[in-house]
Amino acid sequence: MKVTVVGAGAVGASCAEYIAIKNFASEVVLLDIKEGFAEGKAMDLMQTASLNGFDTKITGVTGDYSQTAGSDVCVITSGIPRKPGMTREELIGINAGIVKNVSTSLLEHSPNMILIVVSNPMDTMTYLAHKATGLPKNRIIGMGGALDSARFKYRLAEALGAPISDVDGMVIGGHSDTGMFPLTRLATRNSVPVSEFLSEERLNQVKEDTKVGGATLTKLLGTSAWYAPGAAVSGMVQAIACDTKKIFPCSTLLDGEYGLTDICLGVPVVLGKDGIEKIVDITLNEEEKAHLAASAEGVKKTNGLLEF
Ligand SMILES: NC(=O)c1ccc[n+]([C@@H]2O[C@H](COP(=O)([O-])OP(=O)(O)OC[C@H]3O[C@@H](n4cnc5c(N)ncnc54)[C@H](O)[C@@H]3O)[C@@H](O)[C@H]2O)c1
Ligand SMILES: O=C(O)C[C@H](O)C(=O)O
Repeated sequence: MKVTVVGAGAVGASCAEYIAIKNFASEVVLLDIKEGFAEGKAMDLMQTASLNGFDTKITGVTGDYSQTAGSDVCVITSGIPRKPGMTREELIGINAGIVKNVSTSLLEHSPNMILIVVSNPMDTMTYLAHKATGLPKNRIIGMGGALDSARFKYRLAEALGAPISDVDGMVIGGHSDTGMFPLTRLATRNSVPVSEFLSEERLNQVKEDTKVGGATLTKLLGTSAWYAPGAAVSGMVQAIACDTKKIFPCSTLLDGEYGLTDICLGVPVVLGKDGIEKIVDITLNEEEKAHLAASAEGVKKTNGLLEF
């Protein structure tokens, strides 16, 4: 399994590190436009191999896509992150051009790739990658829901005073401060609905804290997060590499599912060797349907800013 990660910045390097530590890929290529940067990150990471016990070969290249040839999975993390006070949508002006060029360059050398889009605004960048590459819909996957769900579980565990491993929950909808929708109704602690333990008010607080998870970290760090994003991507790459058929909420091109078409939005999907092997169309109640529809409206508005 050969994996290319474009963008050797905070998120890209974290992806490469977690993929290597999990030891399921033979090769990871890091590519960046900043001269020598990816080479440096790759060398530093390779010098952790004997310490962390992995055999994955990590190489770094500056802008040379021929080195990415034959990749099974490619991840796009190139682009600018937001600063405190900004929304993800404000990044579209710079990131759209980067994602368009990067996705077509990757396709040229890896025609069979499964592409994971991370750069923000992620749902719109995933849609753009579809338009730019024409790849089948199972082979373009946006990463957002896996991260948002991890943050939801963190907040749930905090509210419950429970270990995170005892908690399950999922976030669907657009990967934005207002668009994402933590499914509190379906969240559980060891199979017991969390509403058995938490008041409606506390659950609403969990929901709100989850939605601003990225913004909260951006305010603390001065730039956006990277550890949990990198771990979320590595989990998705592992599900593809190892054909696990696990369910992750991912941004995918919808074609009637959830009553939506011509939009990439976060919904549960089964990930395996073919990428998105199934979109899981779960039954939502009226309130959840309304949230998802409003979220889709927001993403469509951002998509309207794209130039093809
Ligand atoms: N979807 C998510 O859940 C999620 C999570 C975290 C970050 N992000 C997004 O990921 C992106 C990267 O964040 P970061 O913190 O790693 O930023 P960063 O600035 O640390 O790294 C970005 C890297 O991209 C490189 N780059 C820029 N243009 C390039 C190009 N054309 N080709 C190759 N490399 C290029 C830069 O040189 C830089 O090293 C941002 O858009 C951020 O908003 C998304
Ligand atoms: O918050 C951001 O801008 C980065 C990313 O989308 C995140 O959720 O961490």
